[in-house]
Amino acid sequence: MVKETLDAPYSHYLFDAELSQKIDRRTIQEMEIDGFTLMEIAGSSAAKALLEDEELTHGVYLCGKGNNAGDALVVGRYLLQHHVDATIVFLSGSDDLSADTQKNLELLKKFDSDDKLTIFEEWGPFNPPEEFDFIIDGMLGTGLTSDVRGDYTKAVEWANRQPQPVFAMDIPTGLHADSGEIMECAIEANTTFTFGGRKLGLYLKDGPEKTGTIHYCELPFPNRFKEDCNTYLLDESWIQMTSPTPGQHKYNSGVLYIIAGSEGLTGAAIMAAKSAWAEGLGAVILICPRGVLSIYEQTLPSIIKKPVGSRNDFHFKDEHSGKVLEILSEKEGALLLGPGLGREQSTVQFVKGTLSQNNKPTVIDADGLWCLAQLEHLPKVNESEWILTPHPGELNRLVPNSELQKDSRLQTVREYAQTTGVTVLAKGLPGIIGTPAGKCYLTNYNTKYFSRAGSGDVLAGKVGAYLAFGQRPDTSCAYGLLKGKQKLEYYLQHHQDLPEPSDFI
Ligand SMILES: NC(=O)C1=CN([C@@H]2O[C@H](COP(=O)(O)OP(=O)(O)OC[C@H]3O[C@@H](n4cnc5c(N)ncnc54)[C@H](O)[C@@H]3O)[C@@H](O)[C@H]2O)[C@@H](O)CC1
Ligand SMILES: Nc1ncnc2c1ncn2[C@@H]1O[C@H](COP(=O)(O)OP(=O)(O)O)[C@@H](O)[C@H]1O
Ligand SMILES: [K+]
Repeated sequence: MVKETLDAPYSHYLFDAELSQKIDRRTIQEMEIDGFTLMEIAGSSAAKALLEDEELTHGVYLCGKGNNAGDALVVGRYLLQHHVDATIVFLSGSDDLSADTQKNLELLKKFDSDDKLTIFEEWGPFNPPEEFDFIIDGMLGTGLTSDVRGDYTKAVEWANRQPQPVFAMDIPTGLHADSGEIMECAIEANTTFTFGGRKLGLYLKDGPEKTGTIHYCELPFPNRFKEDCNTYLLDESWIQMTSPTPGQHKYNSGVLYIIAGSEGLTGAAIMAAKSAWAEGLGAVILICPRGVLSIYEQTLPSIIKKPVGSRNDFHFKDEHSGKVLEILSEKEGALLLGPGLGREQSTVQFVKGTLSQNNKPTVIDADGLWCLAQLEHLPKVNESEWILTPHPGELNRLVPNSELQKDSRLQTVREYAQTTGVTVLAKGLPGIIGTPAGKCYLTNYNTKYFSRAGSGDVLAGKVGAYLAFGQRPDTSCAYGLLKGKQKLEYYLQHHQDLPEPSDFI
């Protein structure tokens, strides 16, 4: 299989407010493309998309006093030219508008030759027109610095009560562009037009519930100004999933060792093994305590089983690591450790003993992560490549610095991956891949469908399979996630009920 790298196209770069503002500023100063021109391109591309998709007759434009309002006024001007009336409300009046927004207000007035424009200077006297068919949110964009209050709150609440669709400029008002946090209240948009670069907050925390459909509008920002970006949106539009090709022999078609499944927890090992096998590996080799072997004999006919210890061993113990390391040394390949391993003290020692002498590319999941969290240091051989797949609770246990946790999950994942040199696949909404180089990739779909017990095991099996095919850790994570997404979409197209984890195999 060809080794893929995760090089996101610029359309999938995610900017925080600071980076957005910096790129704006540099474009204006170094490229000499002025802010008015940028605003014109932003507003006109949103207007063009609206005119293509919708039958519109009269819009209510909710405007603040910054450049976000300017975008809205440009939209208003283009739509006016197409006989779409405009009622505009300035939440902070129109005396103190930013320069480009002021200029756009003057221009808009000049374009209104048929008296199709109504302007309210404050919220109090605003009276919605008898008939209007959409709302434009141009109140606050990346310039939001504090909680939404006063008339802005009233306008947000009013807009959210209306049955008409709301189209947000850049980011729904009230959503923090960096964190996706709702600052007291936020617009619920049907569509968000995001300008020049997608804002991080659209994809984090509460963002996905507020933004509706996201429409990315390109601005003339030179690509080299975007290189400070280190967060990307992951989707199948730019990740070609290379299909595995059969090798000469089972042992050169990808081999995955799985260390998993103690008594009472064999289901996790079974799910992970089946999931990995389904990707087309040459061999999946399940290493298990001998006491539970008979369960796997019955349930996993295609999987090679290598039992360790005696018939009375139902979980992994410290003394098994020698034998396990001997088995691991037999073939090249990757290792998945953790699903259903259990939490016995002797298992923690077994994990420490095994990992500290293992140099295979390794995925550590579930109880494997619990064991790691009991240890003072990660027992990692320097050059070995690890992927950890924590859910939010497991991430909490792994990262001792609780301050970091409070700050943001994205930041936590990034710093942990960087400082420990492992790749992290943090499960949750969104899923986040963090790499040792400090890059992060966010999922772009509803991961809630995966919240039933067992889908984590399926995911770990897939990630392990791609690692065994020789893919890089970050690419293996991306493939594993997107494979699940593909299976989910197929399921929802063909069934009415909710999928089970086994449907993602
Ligand atoms: N050249 C540029 O800078 C471009 C900017 N663009 C647009 O401009 C936006 C950023 O513009 P600005 O930096 O002017 O910022 P905004 O228009 O987002 O808002 C800033 C204004 O809102 C006030 N404000 C902040 N928090 C508030 C709160 N909680 N309640 C009430 N008022 C509050 C600030 O005092 C300031 O006056 C982007 O989101 C985008 O929509 C686009 O037009 C593209 C080009
Ligand atoms: N294909 C996928 N894409 C995105 N997220 C996924 C995918 N598969 C699993 N997940 C994530 O994994 C979580 C389930 O894993 P986990 O909580 O460890 O439980 P378990 O191991 O019991 O299944 C889901 O809530 C979801 O966040
Ligand atoms: K907005």
